[in-house]
Amino acid sequence: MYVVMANDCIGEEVEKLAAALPEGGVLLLENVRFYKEEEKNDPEFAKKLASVADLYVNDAFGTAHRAHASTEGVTKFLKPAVAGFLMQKELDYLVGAVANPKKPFAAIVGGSKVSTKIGVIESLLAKVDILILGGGMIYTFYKAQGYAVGKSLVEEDKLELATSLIEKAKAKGVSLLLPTDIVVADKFAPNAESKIVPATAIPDDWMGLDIGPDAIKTFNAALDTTQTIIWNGPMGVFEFEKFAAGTDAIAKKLAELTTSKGVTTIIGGGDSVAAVEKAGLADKMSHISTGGGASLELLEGKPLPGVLALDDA
Ligand SMILES: Nc1ncnc2c1ncn2[C@@H]1O[C@H](COP(=O)(O)OP(=O)(O)OP(=O)(O)O)[C@@H](O)[C@H]1O
Ligand SMILES: O=C(O)[C@H](O)COP(=O)(O)O
Repeated sequence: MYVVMANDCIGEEVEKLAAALPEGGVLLLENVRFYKEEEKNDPEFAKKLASVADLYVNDAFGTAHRAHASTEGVTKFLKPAVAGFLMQKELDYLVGAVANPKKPFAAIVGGSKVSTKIGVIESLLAKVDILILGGGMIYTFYKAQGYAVGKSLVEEDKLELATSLIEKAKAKGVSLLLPTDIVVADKFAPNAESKIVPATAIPDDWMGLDIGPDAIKTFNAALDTTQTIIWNGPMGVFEFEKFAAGTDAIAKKLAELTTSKGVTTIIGGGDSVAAVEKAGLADKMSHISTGGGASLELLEGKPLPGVLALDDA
């Protein structure tokens, strides 16, 4: 196959290479973000990008939450503007599974802070039967319930929100599961001292960096009852081997449920995907999203500008 790369994404050289392209050839353009006009969604820049093409296929799901010149602006100058195969698969899973999931439907939400996941938790609360929480955000939930959390990560301004999410789950009949035990560390370091403690007894001067073995057992039992699972955000500081057990256990469980019971498993978010890949289990899941911010925004029910700009198929 004839593939050629240009040193720019607009301009004379690009125009020449495009004009000389043989049937079936590929012209790869330089990164559009070298131009500030890209992120500004400058119409003149979008027009220049469009000038060498006859139609537009967007397969960059990971940037579909951005209204940039190459994702949104360019669609005003090229018709048809359509979704590529990857974009279609992402939308089928992330929109399809959430809108019409096989039940019971569980969501596992982790990651560092509750503040970055409020939208996704609220939106999923309206749809799931089971909501499992892990990662750094759980300490805000514990503190809101009056537990001592030592030096764990807490967002003091989100305590009321945590209480209201617990109440919302109750009102909607969603089974909200918080870890019952925690792996605590004496410092935030890969070689920190660690021990397992009940979630209600985190000692002063220690911080929670992973979920404990009882929590893993409870979460696994809950997941065994499901048909669809969405996972966003690691259960602990998985970058440190010592605190990766919770995240690895969830990855293994999802892989097992997909292969042996045909459960639909969808992993979204950069870090959870990285954890699944690190565990070598990526090909066992039903769908691994290539979008971090884009998958979160979709799960929150927000329209993505890069998708809205495309023509109906
Ligand atoms: N108990 C904890 N204390 C502090 N940090 C934690 C804890 N548990 C998890 N983390 C950190 O949370 C980070 C991931 O959170 P984030 O919300 O970014 O996840 P994500 O949604 O999968 O990723 P992305 O935002 O890249 O799409 C990891 O770097 C992890 O180390
Ligand atoms: O647009 C971007 O910068 C990348 O696609 C990543 O976006 P995200 O960090 O919001 O996933």
